[in-house]
Amino acid sequence: MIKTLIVEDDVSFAELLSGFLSKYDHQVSFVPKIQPSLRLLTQESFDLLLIDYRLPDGTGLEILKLVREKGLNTPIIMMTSFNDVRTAVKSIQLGAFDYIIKPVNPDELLLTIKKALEKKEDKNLSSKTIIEEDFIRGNSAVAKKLYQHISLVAPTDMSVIIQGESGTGKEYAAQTLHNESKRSKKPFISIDCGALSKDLAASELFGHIKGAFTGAITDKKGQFEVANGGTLFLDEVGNLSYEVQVKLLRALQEKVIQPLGSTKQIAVDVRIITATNDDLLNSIQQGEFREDLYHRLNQFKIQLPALRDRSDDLKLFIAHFIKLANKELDRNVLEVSKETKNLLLRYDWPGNLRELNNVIKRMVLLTAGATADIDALPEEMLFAANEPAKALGSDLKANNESNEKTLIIDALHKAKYNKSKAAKMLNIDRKTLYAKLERYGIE
Ligand SMILES: Nc1ncnc2c1ncn2[C@@H]1O[C@H](COP(=O)(O)OP(=O)(O)OP(=O)(O)O)[C@@H](O)[C@H]1O
Repeated sequence: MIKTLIVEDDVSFAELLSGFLSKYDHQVSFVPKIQPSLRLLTQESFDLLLIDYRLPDGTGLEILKLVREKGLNTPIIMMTSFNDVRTAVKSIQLGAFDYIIKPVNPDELLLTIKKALEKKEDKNLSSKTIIEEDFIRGNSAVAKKLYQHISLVAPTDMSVIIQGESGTGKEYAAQTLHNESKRSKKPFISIDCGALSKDLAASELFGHIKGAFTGAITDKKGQFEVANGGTLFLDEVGNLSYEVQVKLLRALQEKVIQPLGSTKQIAVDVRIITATNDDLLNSIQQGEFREDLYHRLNQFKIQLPALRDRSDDLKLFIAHFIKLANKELDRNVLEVSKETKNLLLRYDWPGNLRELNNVIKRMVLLTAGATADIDALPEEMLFAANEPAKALGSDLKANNESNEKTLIIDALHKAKYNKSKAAKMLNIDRKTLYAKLERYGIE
């Protein structure tokens, strides 16, 4: 039995989901808000959390943060409307396993849950093994320059900061740096600092001895020691607390670590690669990140391009992800219709390669035959891809209308297609809304 907690304010959807999952060996509890979910999480332990992004008393990110602060390792899947994807990708930075887009497709949900639970089985925070054939590099000028930089810096022992928006492939870049280094035969350990609680981070990195704190029932090796001779990849390094930053700086400068509660110093030889999609310079100004540590980590900087800035690679990635999804889902999608292709190429992919991979996987899943059609893409992608400024140039009237249309669709979505509610949100009366729906051809 998989103990699953659903946090979702749409009660009928939560009931539907719960009924569906119980057929697949889940024992489901559900609550509609953040507060009761936090209470429940302190009373019971769960194997899986399914959290709606938008909740009546806040966003699902609050639950995510609290779960991680408590040091719980429960896999979390965020459920989000397409319009919230831009912010929902943040949840991955904060340690969510993945997000799925509403309306939830049952097969997609089961697939994501399966992967989340498999990852939990691996238990180790540093477990993602990168399978080379799952990745491609791209042919664009920006991709070539990127891998040229990676090849140049890989054989050195320089600390590298990899910067890039969420989902641009920072982890893959870090692994490539390791594979092309002299350390390639030694461990590559990846730690998601976003998923570590403050208390857990120091012990995860530097280890502890039995009795160092409540709950330390045996000695534990830190990942620095495990990675000795190899590479330690610290993802979302901006999330480390100030105290851990001090310890990290010391470890890097003196090449020794001291497990919590121990008086013994252990010599370590580890190359550090960090990744961030925060602006660390800004965090330094805010006093949240140590400047001396930043300079120690930033001996070389690699900037990963956003997917929208490497449109020459987009077709390659689409074909690659279709191939992977065909294999994984046992489908045989050989092509995409012209309309579908146009949309895939026009959309700006705020969640980058991760979002593209998810959208393609969903598309392949929904395609029984050889040709993927536009209705296998999330409907809202159409609207997002037709953003006013891009499509309409300086035509003010057309821009205003297009903006209005986007706002209306957004409000309808948020109001779960309740037109009275949507009209209220838009501060217009119902009749005006109906007239506008007709005018813009919104169903
Ligand atoms: N070069 C690549 N080839 C194929 N797929 C890729 C590549 N880079 C990234 N991906 C896809 O994008 C997903 C996200 O990549 P990755 O976790 O490396 O991004 P990230 O920048 O570290 O994200 P985050 O900032 O959220 O941690 C991967 O799971 C994979 O599906």
